[in-house]
Amino acid sequence: MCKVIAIANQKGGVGKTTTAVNLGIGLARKGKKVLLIDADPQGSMTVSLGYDHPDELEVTLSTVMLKILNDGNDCEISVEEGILHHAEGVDLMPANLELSALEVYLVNAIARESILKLYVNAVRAKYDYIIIDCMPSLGMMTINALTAADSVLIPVQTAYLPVNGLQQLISTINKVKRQLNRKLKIEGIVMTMVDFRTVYARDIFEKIHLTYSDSVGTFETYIPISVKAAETSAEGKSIFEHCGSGKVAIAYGELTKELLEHEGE
Ligand SMILES: Nc1ncnc2c1ncn2[C@@H]1O[C@H](COP(=O)(O)OP(=O)(O)OP(=O)(O)O)[C@@H](O)[C@H]1O
Repeated sequence: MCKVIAIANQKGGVGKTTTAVNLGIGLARKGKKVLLIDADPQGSMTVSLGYDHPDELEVTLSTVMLKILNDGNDCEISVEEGILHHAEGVDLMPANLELSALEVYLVNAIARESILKLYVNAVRAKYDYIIIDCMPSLGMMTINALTAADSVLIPVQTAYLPVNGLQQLISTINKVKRQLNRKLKIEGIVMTMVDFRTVYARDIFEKIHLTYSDSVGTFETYIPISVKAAETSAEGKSIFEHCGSGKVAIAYGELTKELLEHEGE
């Protein structure tokens, strides 16, 4: 059975794309069939998988979502439509700037929160995992991702205390759960770009564990800060290919295992 995971945090630059890509490829390396969906008009996931000019792609997420918007339940989506196949064994539904226009268009649409879900439902039989990289906002695209997902994984950067932002995100998730997607769960918080050399980061790390490990859930695995990880986004490949023996590759390998343990694997 396919599991759909949204990687969400309305704060920008906290490691959503890096986590989505490396968790997705981590799962593919464990033999899982994985689809990555870029739900961010910046197209960061598309670029970080080596598609350097997302604006030149003919079919992207906005194309298929627009088709669904126009044709409703009668819409026939081919499972292969717009899908790119990455050398490291994952599929990608890319995104580009057109997704911004689509988000504006969504605001007045019927069943506007469920358009991405209709797409996900059309393709999910083919995959074990679908991972959605959300944009840094709590707007209509993120609500669509939360409505389509089975769970949300929340990357949090330990460089500042994110209490207000996290509370807002958790309350949005709870609202979606009550009104649009009763089965939605929080997979857990993953701390990213952790730099234990600073007292500040150690302090935030402990506070997040204390505040959220019982209520929301925190992953035991954390992702350390590393120049190698920062370099990977320009390489078009995963951290496993770029620096397989490094601490960030090891951490994403552990995160993948921890996620699989959530499924009892
Ligand atoms: N473990 C890490 N160590 C060092 N740099 C990292 C690490 N993880 C991610 N980065 C870098 O931090 C920046 C932000 O990461 P990323 O793009 O994954 O965040 P994001 O939350 O998806 O951003 P946005 O909100 O803009 O979509 C990128 O330049 C990325 O290469």
